Amino acid sequence: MTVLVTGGAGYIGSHMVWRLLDAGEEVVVADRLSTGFDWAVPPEANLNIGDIGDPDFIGPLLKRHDIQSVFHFAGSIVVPESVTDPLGYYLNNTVKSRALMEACVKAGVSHFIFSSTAAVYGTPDGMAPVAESAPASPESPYGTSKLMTEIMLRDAAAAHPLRYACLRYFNVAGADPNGRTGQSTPNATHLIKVATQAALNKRPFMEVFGTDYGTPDGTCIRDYIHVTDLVEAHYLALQHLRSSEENLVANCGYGRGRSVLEVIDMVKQVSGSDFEVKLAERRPGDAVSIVANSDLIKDRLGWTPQYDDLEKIVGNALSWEAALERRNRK
Ligand SMILES: NC(=O)c1ccc[n+]([C@@H]2O[C@H](COP(=O)([O-])OP(=O)(O)OC[C@H]3O[C@@H](n4cnc5c(N)ncnc54)[C@H](O)[C@@H]3O)[C@@H](O)[C@H]2O)c1
Ligand SMILES: O=c1ccn([C@@H]2O[C@H](COP(=O)(O)OP(=O)(O)O[C@H]3O[C@H](CO)[C@H](O)[C@H](O)[C@H]3O)[C@@H](O)[C@H]2O)c(=O)[nH]1
Repeated sequence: MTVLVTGGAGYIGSHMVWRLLDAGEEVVVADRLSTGFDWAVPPEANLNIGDIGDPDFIGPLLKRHDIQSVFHFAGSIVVPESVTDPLGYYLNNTVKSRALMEACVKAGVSHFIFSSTAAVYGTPDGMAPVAESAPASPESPYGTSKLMTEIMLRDAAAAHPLRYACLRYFNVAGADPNGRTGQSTPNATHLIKVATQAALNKRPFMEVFGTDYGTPDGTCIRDYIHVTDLVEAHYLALQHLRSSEENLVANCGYGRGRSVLEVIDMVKQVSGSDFEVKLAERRPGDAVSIVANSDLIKDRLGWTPQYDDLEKIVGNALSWEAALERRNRK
């Protein structure tokens, strides 16, 4: 049974492709290479370059490979960019996901696993870990674009023979511990990526966006999850959908909050580099603090994280950033 990975040339999608190949699955990738790279897709996977919103591209692809299961990672991912370009985010994340779903329904796809986000919650009340039952209240068009896709998926699955999982990722970081792939976008905006670039002198300094939040050190708090644990959760979700009738909406995080300054300190400690850090204004669209309650995914899928350790996450991210540097010098 062949599996389609949309966005499989991107950061998380490429880790998923490796995980599926390691398990002996047949893998097809659909990606338009807007932020992904063809070299990130291993040759054992079948890479098809095109847009997930184009039914003339996706429809025949689903049929040609008799796809039963789809992992949908393709999308636009930068929270502040979604504030300045909301319609672009609703197009790429919502409208095109709808087109992909329609193609899947027409082709008789059985399982759909969607990359959702903690951004659907906005800032939950208080600092307690947030469970799936908490009200969805996104603070950015990015979060709203993903929430709308979750709702479409729920309704499509009620009307058609399609089972689904929406996995709400908290902050994904780190890289494949075997060094096969990692976060490769040069102008990526994620905290750990930016800090590792500063540590390796790829940028002269980095900024902390907001130091006056109501948190212990004044900076935002996030729950950083290692990308390898995240893709394992996806593989378990696929097995769950293959063997049961139950759909799933589940958080993917460790339940541990780290402030921006704590993360930067860890990158300095692991890299041994005392790079310059400037204190800057708040960034639009940022939630103050968001940490996962991950009881549901542990209970339903038996998910047991293996990399719940910020030092390991940062160490793997640094190793990948150094490998990218060597690759770009060639
Ligand atoms: N990185 C995180 O912390 C995080 C957190 C929560 C959710 N997510 C979600 O996970 C998914 C993957 O994120 P990532 O960090 O790997 O991002 P990424 O930018 O590295 O990967 C996205 C991939 O999708 C492709 N793509 C984008 N739009 C496309 C389209 N219309 N048609 C075909 N291909 C398209 C890009 O070329 C890229 O390869 C996204 O849906 C994102 O919203 C990421
Ligand atoms: O150079 C930087 C980069 C980030 N930050 C801060 O670090 C925190 C984390 O920011 P990221 O950009 O790393 O991640 P976000 O929390 O904004 O968003 C990420 O996690 C979300 C879920 O929580 C979404 O799903 C989204 O796709 C993904 O980009 C924020 O407070 C941000 O302001 C800085 O201070 N300096």
